[in-house]
Amino acid sequence: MASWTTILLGILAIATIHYAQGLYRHLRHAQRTGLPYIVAPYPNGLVAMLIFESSWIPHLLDKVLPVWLADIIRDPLTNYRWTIKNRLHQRLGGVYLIVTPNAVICSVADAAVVSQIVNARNEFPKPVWQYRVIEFYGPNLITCEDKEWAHHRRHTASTFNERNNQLVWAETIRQTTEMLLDWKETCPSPAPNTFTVTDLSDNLTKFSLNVISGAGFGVQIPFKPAPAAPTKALDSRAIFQDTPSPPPGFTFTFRSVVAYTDIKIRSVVFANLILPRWIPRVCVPFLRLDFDAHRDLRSYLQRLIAVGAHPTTDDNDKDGLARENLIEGMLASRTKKEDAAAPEPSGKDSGLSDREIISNMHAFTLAGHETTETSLRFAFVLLALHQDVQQWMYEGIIDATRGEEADDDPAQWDYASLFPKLVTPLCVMLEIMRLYPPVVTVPKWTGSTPSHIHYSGRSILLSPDLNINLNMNGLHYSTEYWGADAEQFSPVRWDATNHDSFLARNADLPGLTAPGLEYRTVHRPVRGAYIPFSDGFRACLGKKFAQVEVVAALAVVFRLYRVRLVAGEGAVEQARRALEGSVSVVTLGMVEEVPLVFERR
Ligand code: HEM
Repeated sequence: MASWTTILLGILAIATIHYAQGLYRHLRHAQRTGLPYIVAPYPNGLVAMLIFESSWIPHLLDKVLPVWLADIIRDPLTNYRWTIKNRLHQRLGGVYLIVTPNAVICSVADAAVVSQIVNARNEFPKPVWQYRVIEFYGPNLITCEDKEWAHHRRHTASTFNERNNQLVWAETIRQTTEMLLDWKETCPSPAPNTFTVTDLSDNLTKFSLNVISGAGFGVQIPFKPAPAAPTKALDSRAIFQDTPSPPPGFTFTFRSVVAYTDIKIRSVVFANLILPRWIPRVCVPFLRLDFDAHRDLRSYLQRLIAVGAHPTTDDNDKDGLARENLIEGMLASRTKKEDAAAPEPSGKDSGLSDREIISNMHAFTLAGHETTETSLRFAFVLLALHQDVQQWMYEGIIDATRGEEADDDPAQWDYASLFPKLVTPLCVMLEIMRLYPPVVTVPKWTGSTPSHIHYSGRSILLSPDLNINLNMNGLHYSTEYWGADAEQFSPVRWDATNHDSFLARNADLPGLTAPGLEYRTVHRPVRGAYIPFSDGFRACLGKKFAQVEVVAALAVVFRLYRVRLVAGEGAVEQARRALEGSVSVVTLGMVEEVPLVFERR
């Protein structure tokens, strides 16, 4: 009988032959395209993730291997791809292939090729299977393709409108003001009118979840938790309050369940979507919180739909406009029917079902809070490091708010007149998303048929099932699109009144307006060179939601406070290390916390 060693060696030999064959096949394809390529001779799946994405191996790679080799090892790993910046594209050009034993990946940092790909939805669809983990409650806009995607997009796109942005504005100003008050009380400092915040990440996560709850779901949560736990059954709205313990019948509060399902997404998915139903839940007590979280979140979201379907008279804003949060917008997709009770003529798309609304709400929460949280965190640290930029942004905020009625009371600030004037904080946000894009890669693939790209004067045929990575670090750090100072944090490059900006030379080029750049107050890069919100058919729906949130928060904080690093030796180096050590788990973020001092101006 064969020993275990022989069996294991046999399996290893079969796996090696399988991978060697795969590597050879993919290498042949790469050679046929005529594109430059690199070979990463390990599978870019789970094993590679376990080996190379543990936190100490990359540091080892940095110390032991030459940069070019460490870059090749990192490139197929999404967590660390951002750290390569555009070094590989500089060496290999705007489009190259990464050959691994189980896939060929096409890395694209050529603006024209990016534009071709994002505008050819059928030739280059989204690899939606990569997003299955966010199908907690069924398919949604982010996880679908083709007709199903069109159905979701039709009924969700119109909810992201100016009335919703107005809600984002008001809710952000309220949350930021409360957050500053909370910091003043809880983070005292020996110096007068000063406080030091050491856990910016937790605070900003709470802030961004509260904004999405208020502006997305119509549930206003105070930044400071309510002092007492609820003792009896609560009405439909009060159930969402941020109390120290959950309401009766729940294991989590609304905010804590959103945070839990976000942080523990993998175990929640495993417990509720992968673990077979026939396994009794009592046999897996360590997954109890994951079961409870899935149940509680669904229950909260169902109640939100009920609240949204029956708005109260308080839900009108001061101008008499119906308050339009995202749920109300989605519910409206159904009421647009002439006769809600009448059966749909065959083929007609009749709004979103409750299940689809719940799934989309969950998707908006995931897509919309960590991205803005991480952008704000980068903004605070970079502005603390670059006091000259902070002063420039501050002066822009003061100029913009000076004309406002009640300029010293942000609660009175008018969205329609003030937001367009807040150009300096907008430039800061655009620059942060260039250098530290929250979503570092936009994945596409060629689907089941071969697809062409036109690159460098040639038409290149890419094989079916080929992965494509629209490479933001390659694009956003390219001197070709941003000039010699591409690596510098320089928000003023965006300002349309800065005629010396490298971007000013694009002014006469047609078709430059891209997602996130719909403002005449900013310069625009070449189309396809800036894609923090992606571009084309599947561009981000929440781009203006995010911009209004980040710009309003920066204006409220920096108008009153000067933010700096904690004094002391090594503070600058620590901040730079934290920025450079950012990794992309779901979104790009700093692992290390950077304490910041807020000094009243
Ligand atoms: C700084 C903030 C944000 C960034 C950088 C960002 C970035 C992106 C990117 C790159 C995509 C394309 C992903 C892909 O195709 O693989 C995307 C899609 C999407 N984003 Fe955002 N996002 C942000 C904020 C938000 C917010 C606040 C919301 C909602 C409240 C949101 C909702 C969505 C949705 C629904 C999609 C899917 C659109 C579709 O496939 O049709 N995003 N976002």
